[in-house]
Amino acid sequence: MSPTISSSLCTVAALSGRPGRRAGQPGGNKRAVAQPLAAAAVTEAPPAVIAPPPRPVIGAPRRRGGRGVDGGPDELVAWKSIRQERWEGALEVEGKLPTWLDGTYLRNGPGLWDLGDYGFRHLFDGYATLVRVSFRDGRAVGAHRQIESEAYKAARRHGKVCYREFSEVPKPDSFKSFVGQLASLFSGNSLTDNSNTGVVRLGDGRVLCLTETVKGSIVVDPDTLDTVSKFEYEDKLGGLIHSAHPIVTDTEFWTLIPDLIRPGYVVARMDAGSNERQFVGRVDCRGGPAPGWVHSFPVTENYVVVPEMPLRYCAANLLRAEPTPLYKFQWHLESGSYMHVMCKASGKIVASVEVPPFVTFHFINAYEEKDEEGRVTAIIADCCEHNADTSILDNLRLHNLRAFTGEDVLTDARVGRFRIPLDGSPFGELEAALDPEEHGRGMDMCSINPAHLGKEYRYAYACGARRPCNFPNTLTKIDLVEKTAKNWHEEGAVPSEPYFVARPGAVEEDDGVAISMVSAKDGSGYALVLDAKSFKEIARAKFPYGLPYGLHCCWVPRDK
Ligand SMILES: CC(=O)/C=C/C=C(C)/C=C/C1=C(C)CCCC1(C)C
Ligand SMILES: CC(/C=C/C=O)=C\C=C\C=O
Ligand SMILES: [Fe+2]
Repeated sequence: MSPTISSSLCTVAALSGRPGRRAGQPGGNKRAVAQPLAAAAVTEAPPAVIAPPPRPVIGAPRRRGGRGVDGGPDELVAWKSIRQERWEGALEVEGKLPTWLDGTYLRNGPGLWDLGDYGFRHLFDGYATLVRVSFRDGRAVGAHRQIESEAYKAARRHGKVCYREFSEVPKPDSFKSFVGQLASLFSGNSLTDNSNTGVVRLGDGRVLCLTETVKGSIVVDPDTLDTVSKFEYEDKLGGLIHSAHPIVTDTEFWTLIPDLIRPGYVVARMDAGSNERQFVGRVDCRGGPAPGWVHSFPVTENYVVVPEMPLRYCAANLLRAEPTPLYKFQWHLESGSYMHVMCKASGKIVASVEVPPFVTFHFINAYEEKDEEGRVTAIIADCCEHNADTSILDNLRLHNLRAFTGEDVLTDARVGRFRIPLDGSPFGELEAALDPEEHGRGMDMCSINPAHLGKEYRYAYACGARRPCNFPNTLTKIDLVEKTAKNWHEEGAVPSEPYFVARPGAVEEDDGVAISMVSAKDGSGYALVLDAKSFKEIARAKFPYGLPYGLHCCWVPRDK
């Protein structure tokens, strides 16, 4: 049985992010009771291995994601499931860690892609995996744990996918259960809470893991990596999906909630220490039939930038059991691409311009361009832009990632720089901010010095490419003024997002380190610390086993 159009309509009702209204169906958007999801605690110092290094969950035949039994000896550890319910241990340090580096680097990502003999097919489906490295006095302690989401616990209990993941849908055992599934989709109950995408430290010190579903917001303890509780949004804004990358500062949290019924986006903010999002304003889409995917968005000091990509959510694809080439999305070139600018203080739209088509997961930063009198004339917004080519989504299927043959199959990407004029002009510009050859035409997973968030900035850190490759395989430091890049590369290694940590007392924008986690070719894993100025290696802290690839990270300073 295939889903009907009328059921799609019910779904979009449930997916509405309209302020002041609850999701459409009975029980929709009902708040779950806050409860600790895991009680186990990891012992504190002295650092010691409290569980043996894991046996990766890779021996089973894969029905979906892999190339068959075992995946072969040449399969990179980056794409292997490494189940670690609870591990902590001192790491061997090669080189010299700066003694000022005092705090915890915490990375989240979908590091577990196998359930018994069933292999997930897409990178984004994997169950959330936290890896941390705590630095102190030139030493490093690592830890690794799965997030105890309802989706993960149910999958472990039943040995199968029980919630709707990025590309996976639970298999109905019978017609009755299929009907039940549709009903729970309308209410949002069947959507995953597998918070495998981002991790942020809120202004009040809580550490929050996120994905694209609102219910997938989970508070974790950055020391023990315990799953502490669901993060309950105590407001009436509703919405079942949101941007996976809120903008977080010491005082606030900005988020975007797409509205799939009346295509548009709700912009909301939350004070540090609060769980209540407040409605700031609404942007109506200029193209249709649904809002563009908003994995992330940028802000400036005074404005929120709302991107409207032609890669749009698609209710019908949401209902399909088998993934389409664009998963839950559809490409609507004819709908146009737009950038909207909302005033943070008033919620009013101050610009809405048409721009060339684009595809991006990640905005890097944005700032206000001013004239000699200090008047804001335009907004500059930078992103990792995939040359308006959606095939990057399919490249990230595990089968493709595991099947590198030496052929150069990574599609090109660039630092896409938007210029959004504030003088009422109908069009904005989009151009490469530097020659993409500088970073091997690979570009994603970016960070900046957080002190420059929303302000003029010069440096971005990201993953780039050394070709041939099938996935970004370098770390790159982009100089947006000189329009050059410095690149770090190790043969066969898969590094994750380089995260900038400033040296205490630093004045210069790049005075600090960039930290990344590397899944090495020989099956090992280590945290890599680069001097952010020279982009040269200072030290590496080695795990006693290999690490799966991971996505985003944050920094938790000690005693803050
Ligand atoms: C890991 C990453 O970058 C993205 C993950 C995206 C997810 C889990 C998206 C999930 C979704 C659903 C489960 C249903 C609604 C649509 C959508 C937000 C794509
Ligand atoms: C890992 C990735 C893209 C790599 C291609 O260049 C995108 C991840 C998106 C989610 O956070
Ligand atoms: Fe992301």
